[in-house]
Amino acid sequence: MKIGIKRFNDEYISNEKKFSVLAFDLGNSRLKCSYFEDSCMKHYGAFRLEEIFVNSKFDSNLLDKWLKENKIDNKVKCFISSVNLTIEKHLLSFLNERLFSAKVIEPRDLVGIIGIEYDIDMIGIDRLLHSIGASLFYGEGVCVVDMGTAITVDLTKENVYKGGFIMPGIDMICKSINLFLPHLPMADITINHTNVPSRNTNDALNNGIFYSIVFGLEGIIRSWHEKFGDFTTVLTGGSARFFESELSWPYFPHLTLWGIYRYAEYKESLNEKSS
Ligand SMILES: Nc1ncnc2c1ncn2[C@@H]1O[C@H](COP(=O)(O)OP(=O)(O)O)[C@@H](O)[C@H]1O
Ligand SMILES: CC(C)(COP(=O)(O)O)[C@@H](O)C(=O)NCCC(=O)O
Ligand SMILES: [K+]
Repeated sequence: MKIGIKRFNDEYISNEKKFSVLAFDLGNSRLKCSYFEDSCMKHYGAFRLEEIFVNSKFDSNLLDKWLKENKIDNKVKCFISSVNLTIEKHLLSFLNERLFSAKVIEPRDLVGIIGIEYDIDMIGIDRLLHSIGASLFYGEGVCVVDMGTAITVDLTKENVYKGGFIMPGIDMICKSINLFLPHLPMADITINHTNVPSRNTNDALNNGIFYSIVFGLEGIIRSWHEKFGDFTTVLTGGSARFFESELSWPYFPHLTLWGIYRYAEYKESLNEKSS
């Protein structure tokens, strides 16, 4: 897959240096990997954690295959966003064994790129990086709705991260309903939805979950506009595509990976200045 940067700031256009980076976004459900070259996402891969972490052991086959298929060698600089400490250790060992130079990005590393009004020792790095990624494409007032394992809603205004909300993710909602109400059918939010009172259990459950998310998110964004003025809201994360048609906001699939790219570029510019 190839995605060119749609909107550059002046600094971007002037940066013509050939530049590659290998980015990993390790969440609580999946590991997303991408290889960037010249401001372009050239290769992308995603692996469910059950596929790469089997019986408490890291299974390197799929990742090795992905690196080989895309001819990615260990000279490329490698950056990791991780909110999953258990698998992070294994991913780092995997990369070190193959002689990659890999860095796990910490919230403090980002203070030169984005202002942070949040408890910096606690924040999930993915929330900062997807905000930085969104700013690349949508400007300095952005709200990122990331529908991953959890749903996070994060506001950035004038390049300052203001904080956000953490809500249960879709799988989490469906699985917990199943746990507490095992006599009901397993919910499936991927089916078509209609916002009228449902006439059977399946529809009542699926529409109920779906519209609670839709109207919850719309309500949050509406009230944040009243308090914080203008910003662009954007959807991202593994479950977002099921909501794209109902919510009026653009869907941009890999914002955390783009945030990593932006950070790598920032690091590169610091290295240039110091050399
Ligand atoms: N191909 C797919 N089909 C259905 N759901 C998917 C698919 N890929 C991802 N998801 C959903 O997206 C969620 C994971 O999204 P992701 O953004 O990778 O999360 P995280 O960053 O927390 O690992 C899971 O809850 C899963 O249900
Ligand atoms: C909120 C999260 C669990 C979301 O993780 P994800 O759904 O992307 O896997 C993660 O960003 C996290 O662990 N955050 C730390 C707490 C915080 O951000 O305040
Ligand atoms: K999330």
